[in-house]
Amino acid sequence: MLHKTSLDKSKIRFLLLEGIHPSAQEVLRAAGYSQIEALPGALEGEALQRKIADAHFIGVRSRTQLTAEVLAHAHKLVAIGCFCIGTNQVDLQAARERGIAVFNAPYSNTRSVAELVLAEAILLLRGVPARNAAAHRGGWLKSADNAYEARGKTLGIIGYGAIGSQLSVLAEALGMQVVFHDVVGKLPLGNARQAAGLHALLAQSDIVSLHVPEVPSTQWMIGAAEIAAMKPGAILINASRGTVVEIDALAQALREGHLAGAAVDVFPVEPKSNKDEFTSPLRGLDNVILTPHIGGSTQEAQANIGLEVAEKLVKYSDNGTSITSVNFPEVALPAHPGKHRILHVHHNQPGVLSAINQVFAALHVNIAGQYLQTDDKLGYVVIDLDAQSSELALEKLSQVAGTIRCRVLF
Ligand SMILES: NC(=O)c1ccc[n+]([C@@H]2O[C@H](COP(=O)([O-])OP(=O)(O)OC[C@H]3O[C@@H](n4cnc5c(N)ncnc54)[C@H](O)[C@@H]3O)[C@@H](O)[C@H]2O)c1
Ligand SMILES: O=C(O)[C@H](O)COP(=O)(O)O
Repeated sequence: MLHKTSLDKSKIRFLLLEGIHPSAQEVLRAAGYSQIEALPGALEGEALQRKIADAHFIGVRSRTQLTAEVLAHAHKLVAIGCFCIGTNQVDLQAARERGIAVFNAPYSNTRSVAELVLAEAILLLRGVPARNAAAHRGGWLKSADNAYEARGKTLGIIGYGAIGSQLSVLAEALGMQVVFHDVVGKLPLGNARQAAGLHALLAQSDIVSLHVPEVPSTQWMIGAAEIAAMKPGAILINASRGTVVEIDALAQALREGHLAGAAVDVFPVEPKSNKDEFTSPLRGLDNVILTPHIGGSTQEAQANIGLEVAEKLVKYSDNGTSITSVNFPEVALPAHPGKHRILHVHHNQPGVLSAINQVFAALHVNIAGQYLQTDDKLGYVVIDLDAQSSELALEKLSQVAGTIRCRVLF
């Protein structure tokens, strides 16, 4: 795709879906972007295809599915902002192949999730959800049966990343013992201990909390066998992704009384909007806290995410910097005062770089700066040059075999 000249900011269109916090719009407007359409919900099907065809940047949260099929309609799209942690809703490979960089907010909502999970652990240990439900129906379950302090209990954390490790610190402050399981060796915080493996963690934990991403190795990682390996009367908390736990197996273990309770924030299938009905085999179980995927939904987290991701999009749009992109070679770029900047995204195949350099040699262009980053399949080269040469250079570069996308900034 070739833009003959740097696109005027007033023509660059941002589409923000799923009620992204207004802080994102403030950042975009302060940077000079005015064409911003913000919608409260997710889009899908033809409506999404139609809208994305017109957007240069799109912002989504966890609900909007940006599949290869949808991205095939995104002819103008330069970058995607996931205003959340998870990027599993985007086909990252398809985006790469189209030269579309994807950014997210890896830390901004982690504290919110850790706090919610800790609160749920305490409520479930005390049997509050069932007592609360009974009270709403006129019951009065005053008793110490199945009610325990958090102090001294073992919390098993699966996935000791940004959320899992924060939860670990908070839980230890309550006097809990923490064990964790991760596929990567992690530095234990405080007195936390790395378990010998998943089943070793399951066998010793009073509460098991999941904090893994949605990747092939985590799909249905907690099924009937893993639940059976948990201590009788244990508690399961899932605020990671709905595909991590086999929900029917969990419902059965709760009904049979093997597990004392559960808190679930994420589901294999989630309603598309707040107007749609939530269906789940867990509905109606009084010892289960069901929340509508709100682990990261606090004012603090959403405002910070809005700032963080919008700033990344602005930087990529204004200057080409791709640092922290989750699917793109990362290049940190200085300002380019007085120069034009060409951004060339290409397949990393033999001959591309020499062809690019030949273009400049043939045009006798003086290169003021050149930056390059490649991975196994993708290359991102940035060239700063004098204004009078940029249009012709852009045209020639766009014809180099292997070019995916080429644009100019000035
Ligand atoms: N409920 C919500 O609203 C909400 C909010 C934020 C994040 N999340 C989910 O929580 C996930 C975790 O967030 P994070 O910030 O802690 O991510 P992170 O990347 O910092 O940590 C994830 C950890 O899981 C580990 N891991 C990966 N595969 C594993 C496996 N098969 N077994 C054991 N460990 C494995 C990784 O090595 C890493 O340490 C996100 O990917 C997202 O899906 C949900
Ligand atoms: O990946 C995340 O950060 C969480 O799942 C939150 O998603 P949300 O922005 O849709 O609440």
